[in-house]
Parts: sequence; structure tokens; C-alpha cells
Amino acid sequence: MSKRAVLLVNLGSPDSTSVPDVRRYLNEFLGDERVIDKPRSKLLRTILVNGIITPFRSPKSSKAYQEIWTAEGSPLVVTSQKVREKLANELGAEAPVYLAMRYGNPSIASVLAKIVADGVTDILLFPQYPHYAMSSWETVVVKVQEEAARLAKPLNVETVQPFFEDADYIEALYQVSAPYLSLPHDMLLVSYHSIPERHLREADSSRAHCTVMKDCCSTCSPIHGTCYKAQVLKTTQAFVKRAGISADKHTVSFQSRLAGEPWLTPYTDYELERLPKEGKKRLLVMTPAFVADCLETLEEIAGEGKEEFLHAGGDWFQHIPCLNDQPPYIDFLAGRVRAWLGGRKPVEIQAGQRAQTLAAAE
Ligand SMILES: C=CC1=C(C)c2cc3[nH]c(cc4nc(cc5[nH]c(cc1n2)c(C)c5CCC(=O)O)C(CCC(=O)O)=C4C)c(C)c3C=C
Ligand SMILES: [Fe+2]
Ligand SMILES: [Fe+2]
Repeated sequence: MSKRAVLLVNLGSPDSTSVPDVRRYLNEFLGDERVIDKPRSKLLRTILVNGIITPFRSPKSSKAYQEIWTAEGSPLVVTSQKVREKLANELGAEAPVYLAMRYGNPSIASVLAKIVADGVTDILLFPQYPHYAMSSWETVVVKVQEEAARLAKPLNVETVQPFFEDADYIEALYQVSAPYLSLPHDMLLVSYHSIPERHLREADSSRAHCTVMKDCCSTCSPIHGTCYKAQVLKTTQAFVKRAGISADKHTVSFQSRLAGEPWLTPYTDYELERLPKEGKKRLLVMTPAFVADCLETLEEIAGEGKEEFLHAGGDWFQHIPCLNDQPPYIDFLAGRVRAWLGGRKPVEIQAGQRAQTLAAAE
């Protein structure tokens, strides 16, 4: 007898804002070879991450987490738990819903163990990322496959694809944003998490398209199945079309970069300085790469970003909250799950295909 269930996976947060907990979390997160992938040697990467990056970063990150932490815990984790509960209520007896985090707790291994102990034979893995990036969507998919292979009992895993231009997702974004879009503003800044530019080229199995061809992201190419930049631009286009926002009223930028190499541009902090100088004094900011509000949206955008913008001469700044546990997002998730329960196969990108292609090329 088969028994089906849903597994939501998001990024995860430290267990607390203490420096040791933040450091443990950052060691796990940045120790992931799909997040910090250079140098190639695992030993050198461990020295770089555990010996240099996290000792310096943890105290700063701990302070940032203190700014957003609530009595219930990390906003990302707490909101994800609420999403799980609401989706489970919506689905009722149709399918149980589980939640795991790629880093920190509850870990993917512990939740998969519970899933099989509950007699589940088939899961729909729903990475909580609208866009493909090897450092977000792919690492979740690979980790679940690795941990599922270690289980004593077989578990069949099917995976929801990045949903960056799914009409229901765009509609959910629109429904949640609409009350803010009606506020008087000069510009909508659509800010996405940045990634190293190099990751675009590494995800391009042709090695001849991403950042190599002129206007690569605006051409139609199968490579865009694994192109983060092309996908975020498609989300933006679909959203502004749905919301009726003209080209001169919105702009895209990329936030949260590490030093050392070029990341996707334009950088959000530069845009926050530039816009008031060009007379865009009233600014709305939305962050569709994140389905739940988290450190990146609450501290970096709604906190620091607002201060930067006002300091640069802006008059008014409003961050549009993420989808969080709002009904339109729960409806979107439920719709995708019901399609699967009804027999539709989520077409799978071969996770790990990029890594295998690279290994073969070496
Ligand atoms: C939305 C998708 C995300 C991608 C792609 C992504 C890539 C990426 N991130 C880092 C480094 C850090 N990210 C941090 C926080 C963070 N990142 C995402 C999402 C993506 N990251 C989220 C949702 C969060 C917030 C987590 C939370 O607990 O609220 C952090 C930690 C905070 C800090 O110290 O600044 C780091 C570090 C890299 C290097 C990367 C791609 C290579
Ligand atoms: Fe990140
Ligand atoms: Fe591209």
C-alpha cells in the first residue's frame, strides 16, 4: 500500500541568536559545497569557512539576528511552521505535511526518518524557492535524495520544479502586494538575493550561453531551466504584467553578496543610494526570491535598506512583506499538491546534473 505525503523544505536559521549557535549554523550553511564552491578542495574550503569566514561573520550575524528574532524564534522558521500547519489543515486527510530545513533544525535527515516511521512511501518534495540556484533549490533536492538513499526503507521522492512564473504563484504575489501597490510611490524596486555571477556560468551546461551571449537572459533558451538570473527576470516580468506596472516604474536589483568575486548586479544597496538622487523619493521594495520574511528581508531591506534610502535623500520607504502564511500562498501550495495527488508528475530537472557535467569536464 502506498502512502503519500508532502515535504516542505526551506533554508533554516540558527537555533538561537547566540554567537556559538550562529557560528555552528554558518559552518553548516557555508560548508555546503553548493554554496561556497571555491576552492575545490574540501580541506581548503573547510579552512576558509570554519577558520576565516565564520569566526569573523558570526558576531555580526548574531547581532543582525537579534534585530529580527521574536519570542517564538526565527521568523523564517516560525513562518514556515505556520505554512506547514495551514497547508496541513487545508489538505486534511488528503496528505500529511512535513517541514524540514536544509541547515539547522529540523534537519532533513530527522524529518525523513519520521516520514518513513509514519509509513509514508511517496513524498512530494516542495523546495520553498521560486527560482533555481545551485545554492538554494539544487542543494535541497540533492540533500533530500542523499538522505533518502540512506533510509532503511525505500522512499519515492518527486520534486516540485522552480515555480518562478507559475501563474498561481504570480497571482499570490500580486494578491499579497496589491494593498501596498495602491500606496503613492515613485518606484518599485524588486530585490532578489544575489549569487556569484560564476554560478550562472557553472549552471550552464553549454558553457556558451549565460553571460557569454549578449542579452543571454532575454533570449529563449533551454539553459534557463537552471539560470537563476533568467528566472528572476521572468518573475519580475510576469508580476509587473499582472499588476499593470510600467517599465519606468520598476527596477530589479540583487542584495546580500559576499566579498571576493563579482555577484549579480545592480547591487540593491547601490540602487537605494542612486534612486533618491534621481528624484525617486517614495520607494516600494518587494523581495520575491524569499517566500517567507527572514533576515534578508526584515533586517537587510526593511531595517538597514530603509535607513540607507532615507539617508540618501529618500522620503518614504515601504517593504512589501513576503507571501508568508497568507491565504494566496497556501492556496498556491495546495493547488500544486492536489495536482500531484491527482496523478500529475512534476517534471524533474536532474538535480546534480550540473555537478556531474562539471566533474565529467575535468
Ligand atoms: C533565496 C534564495 C537564496 C540564495 C540563492 C542564497 C544564496 C547564497 N546565500 C549566501 C550566504 C548567506 N545567506 C544568508 C541568509 C539567507 N539566504 C537566504 C536565501 C538564499 N541564499 C535566506 C532565506 C537567508 C536568511 C536565513 C534566515 O535565517 O533568516 C546568510 C546568513 C546571514 C548572514 O550572515 O548574512 C549567509 C551568510 C551565499 C554565499 C549564497 C550563494 C552562493
Ligand atoms: Fe543567502
Ligand atoms: Fe542567462
